[in-house]
Amino acid sequence: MRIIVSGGGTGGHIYPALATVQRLKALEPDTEVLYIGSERGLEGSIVPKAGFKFKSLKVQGFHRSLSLDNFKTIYLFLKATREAKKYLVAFKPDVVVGTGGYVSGPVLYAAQQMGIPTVIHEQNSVVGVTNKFLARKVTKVGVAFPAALPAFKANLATIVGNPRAQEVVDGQGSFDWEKLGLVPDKPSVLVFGGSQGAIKINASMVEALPNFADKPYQVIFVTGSKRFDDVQQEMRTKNIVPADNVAVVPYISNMPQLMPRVSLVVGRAGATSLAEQTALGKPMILIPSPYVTNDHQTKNARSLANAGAAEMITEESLSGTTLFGTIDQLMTDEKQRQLMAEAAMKMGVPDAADQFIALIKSVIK
Ligand SMILES: CC(=O)N[C@H]1[C@@H](OP(=O)(O)OP(=O)(O)OC[C@H]2O[C@@H](n3ccc(=O)[nH]c3=O)[C@H](O)[C@@H]2O)O[C@H](CO)[C@@H](O)[C@@H]1O
Repeated sequence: MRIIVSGGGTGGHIYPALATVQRLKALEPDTEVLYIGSERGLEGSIVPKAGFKFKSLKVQGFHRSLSLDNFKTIYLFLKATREAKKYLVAFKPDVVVGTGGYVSGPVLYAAQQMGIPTVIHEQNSVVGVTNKFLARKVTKVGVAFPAALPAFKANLATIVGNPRAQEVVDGQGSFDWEKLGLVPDKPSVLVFGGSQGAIKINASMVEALPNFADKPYQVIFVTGSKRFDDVQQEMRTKNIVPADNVAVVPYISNMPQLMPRVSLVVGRAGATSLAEQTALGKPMILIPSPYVTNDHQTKNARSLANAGAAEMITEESLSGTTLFGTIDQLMTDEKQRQLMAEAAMKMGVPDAADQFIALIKSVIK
């Protein structure tokens, strides 16, 4: 099969695309893959490292209010569509797959104009702007949540879960704890604020850090690459030196190897992270980002909290004290964690990549 995938901006859109082509390659090693991403998104560094051919386009999003910048958005969209057509002519894909983010707009739009089958994946229960636009001419849609189905024409969309969930469940390979200065056989808490880190979570963690010394568990605190220096600076200012059982790192590039091995996950409530955490059956503390469209992370977090899989802390009530208190309470209550893990697992889709691949194959002429 020859497949072009496109999706980007943040990890939540990139990893489902990567998980799909990685699984395809494992099943059918002669699969040819081209990834088209945006110039400025995280995909520029993540995709080539994963070993896939990568081309980039310059795109930007629409402003919600009337703005002259929207003319530039349209200009860039049309220019990117022309460039995408050149890549499509040269690569001759059997199918073009989009996983959301502005960049998938021109790539799939170009494919649709050229009569090439297209498939989109929607990770959220609230459908993104680009996917809404592409839905008019798309061949098939895979969604992670039933709540997204009514946004598409009848029989167009199918529930497949989120392909990245399968990647973390398959989670092959070992994890190098020593590289983080930690040990392999201790209960561990993973704290991260989505693919980019979160300012308030970072600040609260810095405040909480001294409390973790001498605890019978260890902590991996992921700040987000672009926020790492600020966190280091804040720790120096406050004279905080993390104890031996705490690792402070900018980013985890091998999450499918780490996440299966932790006892508790603390983070935002982005769709892709939640797909991973439910498929693995991880107890979670969720601090939804209030800065996203339609406050969709709060809805995500609330549904998990209602099912008993997560404790939710609002950004407003988050502090070093609430964060440490909730983490410590759960890390010292194995029975409670077990109940949460069981509730989480019931909501997971561990074979999502296979389901999405079956959908992709069904559209190839
Ligand atoms: C602020 C924002 O707009 N967030 C959106 C963005 O989330 P964003 O991309 O931040 O977050 P998600 O939680 O959906 O996905 C993060 C992904 O990055 C990975 N990861 C994270 C940190 C790290 O160090 N290493 C690593 O590999 C996670 O394992 C996961 O696969 O897209 C999601 C999917 O459309 C939306 O639901 C989110 O609301």
